Amino acid sequence: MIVDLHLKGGLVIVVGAGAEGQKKVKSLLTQDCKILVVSREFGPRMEEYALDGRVRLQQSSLEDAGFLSGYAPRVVMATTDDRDLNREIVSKARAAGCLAYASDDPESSDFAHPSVINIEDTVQVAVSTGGRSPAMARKIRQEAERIFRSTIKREDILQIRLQDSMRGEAKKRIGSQEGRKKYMYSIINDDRIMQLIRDDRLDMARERAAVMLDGWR
Ligand SMILES: C[C@@]1(CC(=O)O)C2=NC(=C\c3[nH]c(c(CCC(=O)O)c3CC(=O)O)Cc3[nH]c(c(CC(=O)O)c3CCC(=O)O)/C=C3\N/C(=C\2)[C@@H](CCC(=O)O)[C@]3(C)CC(=O)O)/[C@H]1CCC(=O)O
Ligand SMILES: NC(=O)c1ccc[n+]([C@@H]2O[C@H](COP(=O)([O-])OP(=O)(O)OC[C@H]3O[C@@H](n4cnc5c(N)ncnc54)[C@H](O)[C@@H]3O)[C@@H](O)[C@H]2O)c1
Repeated sequence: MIVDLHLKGGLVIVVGAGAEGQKKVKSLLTQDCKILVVSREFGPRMEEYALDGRVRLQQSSLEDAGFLSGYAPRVVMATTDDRDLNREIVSKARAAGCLAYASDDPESSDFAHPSVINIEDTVQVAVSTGGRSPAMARKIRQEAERIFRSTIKREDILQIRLQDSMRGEAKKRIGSQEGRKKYMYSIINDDRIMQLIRDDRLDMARERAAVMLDGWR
């Protein structure tokens, strides 16, 4: 089952900073979380992320998973090339009540990573083969990427932002779910709003949506 994790500013620990660790950190950078990377060595990309304040690095050569006791993470990802160490990290993390993952062990992991198409950090499309063939997930993602990037237009991204900014207010002011649904679709189907979005006038589109909400009955 593919779900979208809400990390809510929580801590994610990535152990190992090789090719796999870097891949995991790169996808975490788009998420709302703090990132700590623990590893024997770090490459220049990771040092750069740390200089930018986007991740925290802890350099250590681990003997076991004991270091986890000092933290309260939501998610732990073990990406070292030491299978036993990865397993130990997974079992300790799980015993502490967080989600655990090992790059080399789908069986013992609580989740896997689908291949993701990310459009402006606003729409994400995931392709998963459930561990049957990561290489085919990548190939299908690359083929689908061309199609999705031409189907999902800039107007769609702006409409999503507009919907996002009006939903909270609509929830407060329109009593029924059916009414809120009608209102959200009326914004999508409004010709004037559509034109304002095409003209890149999101501010004016928002104003019109607010007027529509004021007069909603
Ligand atoms: C989609 C993607 C996302 C990402 O990594 O973020 C991803 N693997 C990708 C690429 C890739 N990975 C591997 C190859 C070489 C070909 C091959 O081995 O078949 C290639 C292809 C390449 O690199 O070109 C090797 C590999 N993969 C896993 C193991 C461990 C094992 O199977 O035991 C081994 C070592 C096996 C060994 O030791 O030989 C396991 C997993 N990899 C997954 C995801 C999860 C299942 C996803 C699914 O099936 O849909 C799962 C279960 C868990 C996880 O890691 O999340 C990313 C493409 C991103 C993109 O570009 O779009
Ligand atoms: N899930 C996937 O898609 C996928 C793809 C390729 C490989 N893998 C598996 O993931 C694992 C990692 O692969 P990689 O290419 O990133 O390896 P790598 O050798 O590039 O990186 C390993 C990292 O772990 C660190 N490390 C190792 N032992 C340590 C210890 N005791 N304490 C602290 N840090 C330690 C190293 O410093 C290095 O940064 C391998 O087991 C590989 O089989 C998974």
